[in-house]
Formats: sequence, structure tokens, C-alpha cells
Amino acid sequence: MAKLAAWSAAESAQTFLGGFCVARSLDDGFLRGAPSTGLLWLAGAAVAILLGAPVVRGVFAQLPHLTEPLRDQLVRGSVVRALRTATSTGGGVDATAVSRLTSQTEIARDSFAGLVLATRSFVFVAVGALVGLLSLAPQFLLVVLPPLVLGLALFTASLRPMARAQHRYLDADEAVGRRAEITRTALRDTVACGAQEATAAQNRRAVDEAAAAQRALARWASVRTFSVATAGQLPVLLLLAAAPWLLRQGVTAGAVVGALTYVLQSLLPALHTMMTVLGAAGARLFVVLDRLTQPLPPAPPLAAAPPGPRRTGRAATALELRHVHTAYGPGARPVLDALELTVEQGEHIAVVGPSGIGKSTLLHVAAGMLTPDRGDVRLFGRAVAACPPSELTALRVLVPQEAYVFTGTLRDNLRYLWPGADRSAVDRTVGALALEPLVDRVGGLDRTLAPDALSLGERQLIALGRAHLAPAPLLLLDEATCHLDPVAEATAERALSARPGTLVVVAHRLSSALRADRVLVLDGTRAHYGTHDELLARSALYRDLVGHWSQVQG
Ligand SMILES: Nc1ncnc2c1ncn2[C@@H]1O[C@H](COP(=O)(O)OP(=O)(O)OP(=O)(O)O)[C@@H](O)[C@H]1O
Repeated sequence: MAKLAAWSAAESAQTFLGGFCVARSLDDGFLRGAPSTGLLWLAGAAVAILLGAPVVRGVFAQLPHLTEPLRDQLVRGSVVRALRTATSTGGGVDATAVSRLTSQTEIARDSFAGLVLATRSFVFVAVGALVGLLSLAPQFLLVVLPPLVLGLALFTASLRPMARAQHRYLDADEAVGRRAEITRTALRDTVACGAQEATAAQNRRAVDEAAAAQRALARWASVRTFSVATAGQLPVLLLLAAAPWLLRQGVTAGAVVGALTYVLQSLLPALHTMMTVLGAAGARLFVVLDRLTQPLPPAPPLAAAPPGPRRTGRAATALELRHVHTAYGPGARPVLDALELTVEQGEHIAVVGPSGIGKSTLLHVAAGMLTPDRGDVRLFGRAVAACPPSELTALRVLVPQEAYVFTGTLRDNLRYLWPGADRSAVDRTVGALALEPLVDRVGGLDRTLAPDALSLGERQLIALGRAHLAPAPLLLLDEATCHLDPVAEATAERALSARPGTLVVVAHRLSSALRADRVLVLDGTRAHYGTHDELLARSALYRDLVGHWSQVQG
């Protein structure tokens, strides 16, 4: 920094000489009828300009000492981040690592170098010019300083909002790209679920946000242009307008031309460069550094990897609902009201309650598919509201009552949530859920299915097999076994419960509740939580439900 400042000080001297020599060449030379003296002073100004070349060389030689440590630090941070992402997700890949290591780091380095160069140049040129103006006549500072300070203050004040606007624009632009990608890859599912309208509305929102962000950016760009005009061009106008007054004050004509030289030749270009670089490179640096230095998200357990061993001990809670309140529309009766629920990893929970009480709503909230009006929902310690869809997919699977089977092989249908599953993993799922009769009936795992020709129960078996094979550590079943016979239901539930991970089942039959570790009874806006025996003793509604189920079975 000291060496850089020393070289830059030479730039101040060069600036000073530029205006001073011009003023002297007029006052002592040309205006006095001594052209040779005038030419001599101009030669001094030319020498000052020529001396600028070694100064620039000296400045550039010092620059890497500032920029290279920054780059090294960013590269080190990117490598650590990529390795941690890869190791903590069991082999998952940080797809942005290469971009961070190469282009983003280079952008940060170049932008930082540009900022240092331009800001430093402006500061030292300004010092040289202001000292020069003072030496010519102190009155010049009265004319030049106010607009310069005003413009700089305006520009400085606009830097943060400008960077925020740039950030917002980049985010919005990326969101449009993501929506396009999601829409393209989910086209089949979107059409199958009749979700074209909803998808189009989401895409429209993303495009509208990008347009609004670009407009905001343009507004701040105009503020920047205005501040450049105030700080750079206004002093020239004021100098010209104030020339008669300055001359009356005893300021010489040569000094006025020297002052104009300082403003036009030195201050204005340095100011323009600094503002342009700060506005463009500064905003780029702000955005890229923000990305490169983002804290690592805690790796979701078992994300994007085959299920591992059942987790116990200090591991994060699988599902946590704190004071959750949900109503379908303003003024509507709340379906969930101040609901508290904690499901530990490895637990098997059954949710029971009368029809329409809110069991599916609870599962949708837990899966992050429905945002509650109030309250906090966490999956494995991560706030669901902050999880991007890809992370949610890696954390949980929700199996609804209406099983979705597509025209493809049975194997592909089973591997839908884990396309990388190998043969032995698929075979294990087939064995665990006793799917062999279904495999035989459809003509093997590699025969293309006709979804219409499958019974509702068969479709549910396929959806359950898919959930069994999925790497997500939390399974949410919403009456997903209602079309199965009791034996097939028991087999499926036992297999899903034995699978490493956590299971939450909206129970269709009493037997589901009996198999669970604990039962959640939804009763209006109240909820009771406990083992089957505890609830028999504590909850009248649970006793009623058990009695009703027993009668049906009897
Ligand atoms: N999309 C929606 N818009 C408006 N109200 C809804 C919506 N979905 C559910 N509801 C209402 O919310 C309440 C709870 O519904 P939910 O489907 O969660 O209950 P449930 O306990 O799962 O019912 P079931 O056992 O019959 O499936 C019901 O009164 C239902 O009518």
C-alpha cells in the first residue's frame, strides 16, 4: 500500500504541473508577448505528461501485491466449500464449484484491481488538482469544490442501493432461468397434473420480478449519471460563468485557463473513470464476493444418497412444527392452530383424526408444499421456507392417496426419485414390499407399463416402492395405502418403517396407528400426541376412533 501510494503521489505531482504550466505559459509568456517563455512552460507540461509512463508502470507493478492474496483466499475458500459439499452430502457434487474457482474468482480479482486503480487515481489526481487550484487562486476552490463534493456525496449514497438493485436483478434473472428449466423438465408432470395455469402464473411472476428489477437498476443508473454531471461538468460551467467575477478579484486570465485545464484534463476524466468503474466493477465485485463468501448451508442428512443407517443421538430433529397456524384464505376457520409437533429421526408416527380435520394439510405443511400463515416448520434443522425445491426433494417424499404412475418401465417408475439406483437396490425394494406378484403380472421390471391397466392398489404399491427406494430420509404417507388390502398395507408399512429414516403416516386403519411408535390425534384445533396406550387413556376422540375402527373390522 505504501509503495502504491508513493507511485500514486507522482501522479499528483504530474496533475499539479499540468495546470500550473499552462497558467504560467499564458501569464508569463504568451499574454506578455514572450512566446519563447510560454513555449518553455508548455514544454514543462509535456515533460510532466511523458513522466506519467513510468508512473503507470510503477503502479501496475504494485497492484498484484494487493489482488493476488485476495484471489488466493477466494480460491482456497471455493475449494474448501466444494470439498465440504461433496463429503457432507455423501458424494453429492457442488455444481457451481468450477465456476467459483475460475470465472467468479477472476471477476472478483479483475473488479478489485479496477476499483483500486480507479479510486486511487481519482484521489491522487484530485489532490494534485486541488493543490494546483489553490496555488493559482484560492477563489477557484469556492467555485469547484461545492459541486464536486455534492456530486461525490450523491454518488456515494447511491452505491449501496445500486449494488442491491444489481443483486436483485441477478437473482431475478437466475430465477427466470431456473423457472424455464423447471418448466421444461417437469412438462410431463405439469400436463399430467393439469397444473399448466399454476405453472404459467409462477413463471409470469418470475418474469415480472426480473422486469421490475431491471427498471430499478435503470433508475439508479440515471442517479449515477446525474451525480457524474454534478461533480464533473458543473464545475466547468461554474468556472466559465464566474470568470468575470474571478478577473475582477484579480485572478489572471492564465490562472482561469489553468483552472479549466485542471478540471477538464484531470478531474473530469479521473472522476468519470472512477464512477464508471465503481458503478460497474464495484457492483460486480459486491455480487460475486457475496456468492463466494456465502456460509455453507448445513448438509441435509442423507441428501441425494441412498438411505444410510438409522440416525440417533444428537442428530437434528427430523420434523419440527412450532406454533403453526394455517387457514385456507383470510377469515377462514383455521385448520391448524398453534400446532406443536416434534418427530425425531428414525421415529414412526401415525396421524389420525376425523375426516376433514386437517391431516393432509399437516402433511403438506410438513413437506413444504403449503406455507403456513404463521409458525416455523423445520426439516432436519433447516427452515422449510428457506429450502430450495431441490433440497426439499432430497429431504422428504410425500406419497399422496392418488398414486402417480407414468408410461415407462416398472423399474423407471420405481427409480423415479432416485434415477441412479442400481439393480440390487431395486431388487431389495421389490423384496421388502413383496412386489414380486406385481412384477410378474406386468411382465417384468423392464416391461413398459400401461398406467390405465393398473388397479388403484397396484399404483399405490408402485408409489410406495418408489418412496422406499428414494434417498430422502423423511417419508410422509397421506393415506397412501387406502387401496391396499390389510396384509399388503402391513407389509408396506413395515418395510417403510424398517427403512433407515423417519416415517409419518396418515392412518387409514387402526392397524397403522398400532404399528407406529407414537400417534398424533388431530381434534379440531387441538392435538394430542402419545403412544397408543397413553392416548386411549387421555383422548376421548382417540377412544371413539379406535371403537369405530374396531366395529368396522369386526
Ligand atoms: N385447497 C383447499 N382450499 C380450501 N379449503 C381446503 C383446501 N384443502 C383442504 N381444505 C379444507 O381444510 C380442511 C382440512 O382438510 P384436509 O384435507 O387437510 O383434511 P383431512 O383430515 O386430510 O381430511 P380427509 O381425512 O378427508 O382426507 C377441510 O375442511 C377442507 O375442506
